[in-house]
Amino acid sequence: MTPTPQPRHPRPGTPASASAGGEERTTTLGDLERRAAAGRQERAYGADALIACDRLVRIFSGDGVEVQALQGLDLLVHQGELTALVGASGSGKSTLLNILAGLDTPSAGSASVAGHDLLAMDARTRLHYRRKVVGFIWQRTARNLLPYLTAAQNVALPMKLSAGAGRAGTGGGRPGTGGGRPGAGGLRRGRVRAGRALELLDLLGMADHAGQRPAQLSGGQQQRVAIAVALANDPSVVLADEPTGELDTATAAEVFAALRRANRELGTTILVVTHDAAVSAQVNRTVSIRDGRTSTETLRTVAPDEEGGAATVGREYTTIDRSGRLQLPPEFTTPLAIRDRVLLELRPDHIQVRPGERTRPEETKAPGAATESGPEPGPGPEPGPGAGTEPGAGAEAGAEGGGGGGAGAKDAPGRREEEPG
Ligand SMILES: Nc1ncnc2c1ncn2[C@@H]1O[C@H](COP(=O)(O)OP(=O)(O)OP(=O)(O)O)[C@@H](O)[C@H]1O
Repeated sequence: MTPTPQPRHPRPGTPASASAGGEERTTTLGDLERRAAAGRQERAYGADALIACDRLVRIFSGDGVEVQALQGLDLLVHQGELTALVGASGSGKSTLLNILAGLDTPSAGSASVAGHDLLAMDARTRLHYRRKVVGFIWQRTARNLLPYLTAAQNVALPMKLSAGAGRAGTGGGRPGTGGGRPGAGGLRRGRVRAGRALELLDLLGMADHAGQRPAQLSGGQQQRVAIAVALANDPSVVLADEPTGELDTATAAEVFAALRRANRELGTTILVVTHDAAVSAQVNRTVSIRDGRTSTETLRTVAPDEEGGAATVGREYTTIDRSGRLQLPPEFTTPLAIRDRVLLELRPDHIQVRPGERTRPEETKAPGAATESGPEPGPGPEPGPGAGTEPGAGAEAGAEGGGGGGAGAKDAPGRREEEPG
């Protein structure tokens, strides 16, 4: 088919016309919008995400044993999100965080953070990445801070280290020491660093403790200083591995409130691993990992409640991976005795999942041989409206929007959580 000639430079918003075969053809604003939308869809997976993991694999091997900690994990996190990462022990959360922190490298797949390809970094780029692009908060408070420095000095240290690295080789002195005796420029830079350290401590409610050493601070206070340390170089992402794991409930809530403040006021993207349901309930997005893959996502929004107030409504979605696979949860498959196969039916706005017919080994031997019909219905005629919601009729996967990051809706009784806003 010969394409219709188009004007070379149609002005957006202005209908452009062309004559083809005597027929007047007009490029409307709608045409342009459709073309732009098609162009957007063609963009690479995760092109607009700050963190993009695509079929990420991490295999640990040793003593003849191989452990697949990540088994093709897909994850997109966008700029400014505060996301909780949950999952059973051993599901792969720390492995993922270590890769994103630049401390470990994946076995296969791809991962990028703020445009940095984590599989293609040399030692020098990796050091820059760990100093400037990501901030990290560990579970063990003692691991986050140097005991002989005050809170303010701990926060200023990453700034000093990256300034030292930036000047290395240009007579700036040994990284980490700030060089020899500071000149006027060095003193000014030192004052700027001290000023920023105080601002960050103030944001996290720790300004009054700026001159104290870690041993003089409680566990919660130390973690709030650790957040300031992680934020010191204005990173693109802060990664936190169980930052409240060693704290009591009330202190954990304070520390998490500080993390939320940093996310809200500085716009820093934060990914936090937690086992604490109270903590994960306070974020808009919780991603659950099962067996080295993302399995579900809970998205929370604030909506008006029946009394005219506001309530946080959480809805759990099942994640669909890049190949279109999704994991059906056992609490859906067990009551319907769904095991090895299902029947999928496409409806205008959803996909219906029905238990498949069970076959016996002898039935598969002779195609067309007489079969005893089992209790499960075959595809059969089109059921009436609502048939899919009857007990035993199968699960339904709706195509309703609202799920971020390629999640399919799994909206069912018991899957919604509502809390006071
Ligand atoms: N360095 C390693 N060598 C061998 N196996 C490892 C290594 N690190 C992790 N694993 C294994 O990989 C799997 C995932 O571990 P990972 O620490 O990522 O899980 P997790 O979800 O963070 O668990 P937890 O919540 O207990 O910290 C586990 O089976 C673990 O034993």
